[in-house]
Order: sequence, then structure tokens, then C-alpha cells
Amino acid sequence: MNILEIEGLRKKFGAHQVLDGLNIVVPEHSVFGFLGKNGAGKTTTMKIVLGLLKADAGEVRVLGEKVEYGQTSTNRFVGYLPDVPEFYSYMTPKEYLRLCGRITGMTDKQIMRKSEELLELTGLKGVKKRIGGFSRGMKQRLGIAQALFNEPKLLICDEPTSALDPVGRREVLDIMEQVREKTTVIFSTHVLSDVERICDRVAVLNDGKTVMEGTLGEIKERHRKNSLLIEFTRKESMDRFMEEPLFRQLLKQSKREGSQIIIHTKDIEQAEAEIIRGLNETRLMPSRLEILEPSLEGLFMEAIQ
Ligand SMILES: Nc1ncnc2c1ncn2[C@@H]1O[C@H](COP(=O)(O)OP(=O)(O)OP(=O)(O)O)[C@@H](O)[C@H]1O
Repeated sequence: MNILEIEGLRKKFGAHQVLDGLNIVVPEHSVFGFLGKNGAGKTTTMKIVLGLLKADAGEVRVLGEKVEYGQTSTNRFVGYLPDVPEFYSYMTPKEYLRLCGRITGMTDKQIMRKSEELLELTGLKGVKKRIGGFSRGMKQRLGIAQALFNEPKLLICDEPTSALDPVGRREVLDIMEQVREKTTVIFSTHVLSDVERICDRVAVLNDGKTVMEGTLGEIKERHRKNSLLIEFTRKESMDRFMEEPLFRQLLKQSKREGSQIIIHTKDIEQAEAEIIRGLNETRLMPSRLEILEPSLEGLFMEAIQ
């Protein structure tokens, strides 16, 4: 079942076409990374999904139910963490969650049970400090606790880790990993290492459209560069390798950088076999021979050019 489906979404601010036929599908129980450079339209998309902003065209469905601007009934399935969550700074986290529970009409018993569970999950149990004295990381964690209060099927987080130090980031990512069993998580980010750490699927937004979508494995496979890296620590070995007639054909599509050479080829398995055979015959021994995997960062930069 898909938790979120976005089809042909368009949104213009003045003359600026921010979303230009955006399509995204988010399956249930995934952690979905929503990537794009500054101003790509990530927050705009999230606001449309929450029914807070009117799209010019297109359709958004949460658990198959159509999102209507201004009618936030689909938000009963959704928890939202804005990029800078705001709280009453004079309250303690427990008091704040109690207020959230009261607003949603829960009984005192339900509020108590849910608060305990979420304060435990977010590492804020026993914190007596007022929110005004919280670090950014603590505020983000409390924001997640708040967003999870009504047990949403979908948690949408707008750049939850961008302003955090490595420890704060790790804490937030750990929470997301823990909740994925019950809740699908979508988060926008610029931090590609965070995506590599916890996302199953990603979509990259550029010029108002999805320019890359799928699991990380699928994306890397689709964009596999078919490159082989060979390294010789000794210069004489490198020179012999470069001059060896056995490798001449392969070296036509190659780039040398110091002690390394990168060979590009259409058939990586055949090229690798040829090189191993040639190395055997010539008794040349490289210090490194590997198929290069494309990095997410490299693919991202390519996608948003
Ligand atoms: N209410 C608005 N009125 C006019 N322009 C807007 C409005 N909201 C957003 N924009 C513009 O739309 C574009 C997309 O903004 P949005 O905040 O969705 O991008 P983003 O991908 O979330 O960027 P960031 O990573 O910087 O948060 C930007 O150029 C922004 O200036």
C-alpha cells in the first residue's frame, strides 16, 4: 500500500514555477529521503501534502484519500515536524506534551501513557528543564515526540537534521529508525550521509520535477558508471602497464591521475577479466583493483545540474 501519492503537482509563486508536474510515490513502512537544493520546492510540497497550501494543479493522496486544500481531514494520518519547531518555552517537555494531548481530546490516562512512551523514545524522560533552555537537538526530539503524539501513519519532517551537530543528528536519525515499524517517515534534507544511513528510498527534486527516484540500490545500479580503478604504488609498474599492448584497447577510454588510472567501459565484467588475465601474463601487481561504485553525492550533483 502506498502511504503517499503525488501526481502531476504544479505550483507557481508569481512568475516562478516552483513545482512543474511533480510525481512521487511513497510506499508504507519506508524511510523516504526528499532531496533537492535550496529553494527546490521541498517545503512547498510538504505544505501542499498537509493541505496548508493550494496547488495549481495535480493531486495528492494520503492512504488513498485525496488531500483538499484547507480541509485537513487527511492530517489524522499525518504528523509534521517543521524545520524550526516552536514551543512554549516556559514549559517542561512533559507539560508541553500534556497540553498537546489535551488539545487532541485524549484522557489524562492516555496522555500519561503516550507521554511516557514518547519521552522515553526521544531521550527526554526525566528532563525537568524548561524548553527555553533546550539545545536545538533536544527541541527537534521534542518536536518528533509532538508529531508522533496522535500515532500517525506518516511522519513528515522538514530538514530535521540540518541545524544539528553530529551527535544531535545521530539521535534524531536513531529515533526515525525506531519508528519506521509503525510509521512511514519522509524527511527532506541536504545531508546525503544521513540519507545513506537510514533511507530506503529517495526522490531528488529539481526544476519542479522528480529527476531521480527509487531505492538507493536501484539508483546506484541505474547510474552505474562502469568504471574500474587500478592503482600502482611504483611508477615503473604504472609506466609498464600503460605501455603494455595487451591493455591498449582498454586504455583508450581511461584517465590517469598520479598513481591511479580509471578505465571506463561498457562491459565491466569483460574488462575486469581482460585486466586480470593481462596482469597475470605480464606479472604486474597493482596495489588496488576495484569496480567504482557511484557515490550518492556524485549522483545527486549530476541530477541537479
Ligand atoms: N509564499 C511564497 N511566496 C513566494 N515565493 C515563495 C513562497 N514560498 C516559497 N516560495 C519560493 O518558492 C521556492 C521554493 O521554496 P521552498 O521553501 O519550497 O524550497 P525548499 O526546497 O524547501 O528550500 P530550502 O531547502 O531552502 O528550505 C523558493 O524560491 C521560495 O523563495
